[in-house]
Amino acid sequence: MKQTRQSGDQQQSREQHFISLRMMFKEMFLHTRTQWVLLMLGAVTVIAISILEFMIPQLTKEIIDQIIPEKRYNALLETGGLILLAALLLGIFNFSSSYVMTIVSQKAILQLRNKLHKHTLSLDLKFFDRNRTGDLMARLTSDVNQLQELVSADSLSLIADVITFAAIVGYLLYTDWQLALITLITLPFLFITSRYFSQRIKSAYRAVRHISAQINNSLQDTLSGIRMIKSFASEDAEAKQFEALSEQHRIATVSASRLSATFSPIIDWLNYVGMTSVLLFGAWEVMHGNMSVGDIVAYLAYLRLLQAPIRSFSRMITKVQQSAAAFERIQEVLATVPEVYDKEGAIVLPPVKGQIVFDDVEFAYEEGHPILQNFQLRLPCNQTTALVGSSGSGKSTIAYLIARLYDVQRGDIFIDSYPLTEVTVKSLRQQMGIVSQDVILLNGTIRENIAYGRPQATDDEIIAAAHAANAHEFISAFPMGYDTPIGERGVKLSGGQKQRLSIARAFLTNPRILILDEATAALDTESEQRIQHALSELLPGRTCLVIAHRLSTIQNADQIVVLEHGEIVELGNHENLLRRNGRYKELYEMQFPTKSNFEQIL
Ligand SMILES: Nc1ncnc2c1ncn2[C@@H]1O[C@H](COP(=O)(O)OP(=O)(O)OP(=O)(O)O)[C@@H](O)[C@H]1O
Repeated sequence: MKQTRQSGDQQQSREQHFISLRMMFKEMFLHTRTQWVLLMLGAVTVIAISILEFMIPQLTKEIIDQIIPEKRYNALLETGGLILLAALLLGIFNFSSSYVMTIVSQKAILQLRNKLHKHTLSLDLKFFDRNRTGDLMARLTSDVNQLQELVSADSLSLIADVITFAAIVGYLLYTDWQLALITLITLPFLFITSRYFSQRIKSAYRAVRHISAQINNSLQDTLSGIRMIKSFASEDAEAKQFEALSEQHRIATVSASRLSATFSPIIDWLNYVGMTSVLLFGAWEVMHGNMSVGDIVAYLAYLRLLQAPIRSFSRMITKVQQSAAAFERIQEVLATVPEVYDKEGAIVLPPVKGQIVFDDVEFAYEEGHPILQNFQLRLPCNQTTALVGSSGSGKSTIAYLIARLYDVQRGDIFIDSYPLTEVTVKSLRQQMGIVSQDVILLNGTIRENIAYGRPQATDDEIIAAAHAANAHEFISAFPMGYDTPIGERGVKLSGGQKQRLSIARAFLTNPRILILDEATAALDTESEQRIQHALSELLPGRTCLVIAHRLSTIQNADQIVVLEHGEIVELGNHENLLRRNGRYKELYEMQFPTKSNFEQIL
């Protein structure tokens, strides 16, 4: 019973394997078919190579069997010249086929990498929650490069090798069928050996790729978290973890290479078996006067040529297996359908007034663990709504849902009268600005960073935005002003300065809806005041959602929503809520203890 299930599983995995191989070739064909002229040119050159390779032993045979015994000096020079010419042409055609195939493969790889990159960007945050950055980077770089090997001069020369192989086998069968059969006797063994090794080589290389991706992840974590690592003095622990991964990588690579390395010598040995058999049989025939010495020289040359297709075939199997492992990882990303996407018939959101309504919304990051249920909330247009509540109560989730970084599972969110899911994601986000505490600055100048959301903005507009965000002063103090380059993640700027740049970004895009997520957390009082001032300029005339831990920053909000476990427990303005003596007051008193409750806390 167990055995039946196992063989059923094997059958299924074999079928899966063939499906993925078919898909891989189809995908590569898709990316190369537009270059059919070049492909044809490549094919013609490899056929020419086959013909030349077949001709050279024939010319050699002619010299030995005819020209030498008949002492035809002129013919000797002519035939020698022909061999040289054939060898020269061989070189030229080899160069052309490899150059042409590089052009074809590079174009195909470029298309595939761009397609994968574009698709990855189109995926929603749920996908990025599940997949690690380093792993995705490996798929976009080394996995794609691996596929390039498939469309190479080597692969095309496989066609030439097959043609040469067929021509030689035909010739051998024609001239001496017994000798031909002796040569071919090794082929079934070759086939069985290839089948045995191919699956094993593939899974060994899949393991290598998996560990490479883990190494990438680990590097990504360590390098981006270098400050934390240093502040906890955990360099040694990190190094140990990395060493363990490197060791796993070494073991996996050695075991994969051992398989490939065993495969080639077995093939070689089978070739030698074939060669010795042919040599012995040929010698016997020469001794009995049934064959000439020229024949045997030509046969030996052909035998060497017969090894080439077999060798290429074995190399190609390894290559195809490695590429199939890489393609499966690429395909996993390509086959992922984003959960947040533009529905068929989705409209471009016209300029909105900006009222947002959550109507009976249900949302879960993971099935069975709802964060919001039957959730109702209205964010009136041109007003500021603040969200407060304990950590994990769902504040950021609400902001993400408004920006459609995730889609709700039930109910609707409306912007004016438009359900968010009925409008295009791009047009929705174009009317939205997000300023969060985790400011992401890109490598580039200050100017480029401010203009990120509107690259076509003029210098005057950029400077005006920086003025409004209280950032112009510190930017002008840099010797290069707005052209000052910012290092990776803006390391040369303070937290407050980065924050003001992100506010300037928001000013420049002039969004109808503004989301501030903990925008002033973790700043000193002076920076906070500057930012508060900048925000007081930015907020009016827009629908704003402010997520704040510091209640001092939201006392002027039009409405304050107190959340606990994804439910609204209180709603009102600062004064109303304080009077209510409920959760808001509790939170408020924790942050601004009065004399009596300060004593209680103590
Ligand atoms: N990407 C995610 N995948 C799974 N669960 C998540 C994800 N993001 C948040 N959660 C969970 O959803 C709940 C609400 O999180 P959310 O970040 O919205 O809370 P919050 O009120 O903004 O918290 P904080 O004030 O600490 O930022 C938490 O229980 C959190 O663990």
